[in-house]
Amino acid sequence: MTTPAPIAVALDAPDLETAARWAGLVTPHVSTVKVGLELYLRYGPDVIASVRGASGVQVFLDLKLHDIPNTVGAAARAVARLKPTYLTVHAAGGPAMVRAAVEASPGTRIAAVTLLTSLSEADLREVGIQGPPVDAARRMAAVAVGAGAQALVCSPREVAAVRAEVGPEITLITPGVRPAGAETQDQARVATPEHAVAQGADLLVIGRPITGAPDPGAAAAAIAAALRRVRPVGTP
Ligand SMILES: O=C(O)c1cc(=O)[nH]c(=O)n1[C@@H]1O[C@H](COP(=O)(O)O)[C@@H](O)[C@H]1O
Repeated sequence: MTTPAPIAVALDAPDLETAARWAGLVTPHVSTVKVGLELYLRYGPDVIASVRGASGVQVFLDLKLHDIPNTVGAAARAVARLKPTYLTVHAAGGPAMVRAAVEASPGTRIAAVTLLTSLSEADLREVGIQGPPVDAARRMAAVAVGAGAQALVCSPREVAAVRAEVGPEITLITPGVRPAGAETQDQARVATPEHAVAQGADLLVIGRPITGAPDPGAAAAAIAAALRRVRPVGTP
């Protein structure tokens, strides 16, 4: 039995049956499944146990909390009992907000989103983030880790710079991952799975390239096999 690949499959599904079917197909090949806003807002907290199922796969709860510290602390406390491995917040909420989430959920790794991978350089300028995205990603990373975040979400194009900023102990999670030749859809700052790992990502978030495939299990297995052939930067 090979070690599950460091992939979190995004279960962005319209219903629980589809999400559970996808989870069953991909679980032998990947370490994690991710529950996002669509499933959580439709089904609520019970969806976590449904997708965790018998496999015991790690569950990543992606709610991207972004509010005043008091509200985010209370929200993180509300979901702490579900024991997700990861819970996302937006680094842009500031250090006090990130710290409120960290303190409210000691058993969960708070993953701070630096800059959404769907934002192009032009989009970032339009919303007031001047300069190269990598500089803003590094700033967001430093703020979030300074406030206690144990993980960061960033583009695979910025992951090496973020690693240089925060060091080896922080889990770096990269969505915006597309196998060579795959459609980018609404993603903007993307890279291949191999590049993301070679650049130092610890966990790849992949949704439609796997869940949109005719056979999601085979798609997950193929990417997992490709990753076993990659050496991250700096490894002998
Ligand atoms: O926090 C996330 O997981 C996230 C952050 C980010 O910057 N970009 C991003 O795409 N995501 C999530 O990663 C997944 C990407 O899905 P695909 O584009 O289908 O691979 C979605 O569930 C997004 O919500």
